[in-house]
Amino acid sequence: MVAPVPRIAYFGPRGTFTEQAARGFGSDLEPRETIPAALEAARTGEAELACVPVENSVEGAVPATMDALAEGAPLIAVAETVLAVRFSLLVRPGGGPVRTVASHPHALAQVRHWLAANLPDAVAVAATSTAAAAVAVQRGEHDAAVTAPVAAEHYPLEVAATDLADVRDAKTRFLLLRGPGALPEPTGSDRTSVVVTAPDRVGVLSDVLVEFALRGVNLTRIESRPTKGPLGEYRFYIDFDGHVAEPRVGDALAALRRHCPDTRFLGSYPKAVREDVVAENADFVAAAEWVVAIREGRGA
Ligand SMILES: O=C(O)C(=O)C[C@]1(C(=O)O)C=C[C@@H](O)C=C1
Repeated sequence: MVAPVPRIAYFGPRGTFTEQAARGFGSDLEPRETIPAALEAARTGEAELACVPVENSVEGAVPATMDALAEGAPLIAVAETVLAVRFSLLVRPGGGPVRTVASHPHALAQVRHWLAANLPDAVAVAATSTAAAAVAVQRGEHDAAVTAPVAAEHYPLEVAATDLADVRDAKTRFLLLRGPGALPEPTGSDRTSVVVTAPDRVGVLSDVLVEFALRGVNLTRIESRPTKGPLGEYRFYIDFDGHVAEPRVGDALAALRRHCPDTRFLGSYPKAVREDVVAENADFVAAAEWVVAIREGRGA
């Protein structure tokens, strides 16, 4: 019997970079207007999975994703993918002068120099996504949209310029998430993500970092965002090499939880680009077995 294709809610509308990313994970795709709405679809079961952007090599973290993953019912990442991002400029056919250019704030930030050099008088306007900007141009609300190249296939707009990118080789990382359940199997090249609210005491962050360092766990990202509560209260988003099934990673995670009881696990999943983690788990396994033996009266 053929397994049913899982439905993926993605940050849309049609023609976003996120749709392109989601296509790499499946074919039954449903757009949602915002990142929280895509994630909510996976929480309510309207979709099995959600695909959202998480970070860009030029503009950094995507705040809407970070906030939505820290709040509400938990979701865990089961896969990631990385796309090279270059933009196209779409206009209405025969549309006249470009006075306003709309796009997602992350996209505008990645073509700031191009716009200053090529459309110095145009006003940049934030849209909910690059494809939402294309829709706005189609409706006559704005004159041009900075979009993913695929948007040109979805909307009756003209491609006025291609390959826009102030920084060559810019990349965006996307996550595929679902409600908590069985984790993906370890592959030897995995990433684990958590979000932590650190208690307000001297040295807590240093204590946390030491726990990773002591176990030889390499951090790949650490970001902070305000909790939206008292001024000065922050959450830390920490990504690190390895899978929670590995003893040293599980051990680091347990230590993290002891320092910061408000720790949310956001998944252990294969890295988009395989990087074998040369990690010594053998000594952790041997030491744990030694303790078990002592407890059972078989060793000393
Ligand atoms: O608007 C889109 O096309 C998106 O998928 C969002 C997004 C982002 O959030 O960074 C994705 C990739 C680009 O960096 C610009 C915008």
